[in-house]
Amino acid sequence: MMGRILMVEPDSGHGSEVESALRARGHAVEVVHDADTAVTALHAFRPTMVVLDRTVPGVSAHTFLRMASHAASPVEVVVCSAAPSVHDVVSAIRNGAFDYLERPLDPAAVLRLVDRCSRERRAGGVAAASSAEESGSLVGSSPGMVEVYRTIARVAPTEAAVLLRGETGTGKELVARAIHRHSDRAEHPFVAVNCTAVPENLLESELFGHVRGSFTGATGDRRGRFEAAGRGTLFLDEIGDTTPAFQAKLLRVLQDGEFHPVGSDSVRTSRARIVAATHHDLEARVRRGDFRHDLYYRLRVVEITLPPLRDRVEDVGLLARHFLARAASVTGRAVDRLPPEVLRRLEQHDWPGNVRELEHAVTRAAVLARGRTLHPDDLGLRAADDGGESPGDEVVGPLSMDEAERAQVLQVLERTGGNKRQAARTLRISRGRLDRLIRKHGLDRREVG
Ligand SMILES: Nc1ncnc2c1ncn2[C@@H]1O[C@H](COP(=O)(O)OP(=O)(O)OP(=O)(O)O)[C@@H](O)[C@H]1O
Repeated sequence: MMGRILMVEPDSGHGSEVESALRARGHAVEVVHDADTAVTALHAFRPTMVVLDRTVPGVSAHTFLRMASHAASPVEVVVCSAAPSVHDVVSAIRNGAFDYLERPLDPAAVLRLVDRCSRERRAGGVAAASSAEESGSLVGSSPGMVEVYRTIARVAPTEAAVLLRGETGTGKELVARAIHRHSDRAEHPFVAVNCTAVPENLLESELFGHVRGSFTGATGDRRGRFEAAGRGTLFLDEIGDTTPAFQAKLLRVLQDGEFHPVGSDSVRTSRARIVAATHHDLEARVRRGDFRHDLYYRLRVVEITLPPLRDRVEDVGLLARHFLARAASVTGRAVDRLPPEVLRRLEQHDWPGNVRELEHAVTRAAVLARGRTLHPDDLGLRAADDGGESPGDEVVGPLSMDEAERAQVLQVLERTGGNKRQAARTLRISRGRLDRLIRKHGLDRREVG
């Protein structure tokens, strides 16, 4: 697919070699020398890719990236400079850059990026514009998140296994995708498996595949996810919930790159990179003997801990606006006013379900909103969170103490997706007391989450 490439170069001499390489491949190229003209060209030339030198005069790379993300036609921006610092790279990528190149530009590297960009576009199909948001961009500029971006930038190009930790809804899967996107494996598949979503006895077959007749129902050979990932990235979510037998097999892949399909003796090799995630206290599981310590050490070569949302209040406004913009692009109706009292209420909320919960609350409110302004009542947050009254709360007759207790426990469990440690903390009671309350109210017989 031919691209339309906008080069934003500091002076006329620099880009010529890259420019002629691009033209030789049949791409349309336009060269400008400052970022302000480049902004105009976003609309006039409608590039598919921009190669932006961040030292050119005019608006900052950051601002340019923001404008590009709102351009009428989807465009990827590659930022470049001589001797970039980790900060340059990370901040460009965090702000939505497709990649970062070092000067002097290698024409072959630019061509590879153009190819990758058009391949990803094709793969994304119609969803191309929104997929960049969904799969790539992490929103947040709190110190905790910047530290996360920094680690992503350092670890992405390596082969190391990565263990992602953090409460439910903190963005572990997004980070796994970002690691993949910024690695040399980006052209290969990213395959995500939620280890708790697959029945325990089928997890092995799901990952390693099986041969015909290896168990009831195995009517043909089946490729597992390891093979599907090829040389890409395999993201294993909820790794803390797997059985020791499964962990032993996983350990072998991590150590020797070897596995065999269920029911087969033939050894297969995997070159996929493993990124695993858990919201559990893995150390406690290791101590109890529920999680193999050798696998634990293998996985945590590099560990990234996602901070809970309540510890990065400064990100709440950014995230809320991000989700509002996304809701608007889906509903086609802009709800883009976030009054200070609504922002305050969002910032004061505890967010036991973290970013996912905020995402749901804001999206729901955007759908319910009648005008362009987000209304506090549409957020569905409990009034107790800010001490105010919320007519949006359910109006029910007085509850007995018992009913209130049950409702409270249930609500918190649902909001934490059944994460008891987190629920106990939100309720400010011990884990043991929570367990007793769960039994008392028969909540253990109920599916939460
Ligand atoms: N920093 C962020 N910027 C933008 N969106 C985010 C961010 N963090 C999380 N999200 C969004 O919140 C939702 C939950 O994120 P994600 O699935 O990555 O969390 P998780 O930690 O893997 O959750 P779980 O442990 O429950 O699987 C997703 O829709 C994701 O897009």
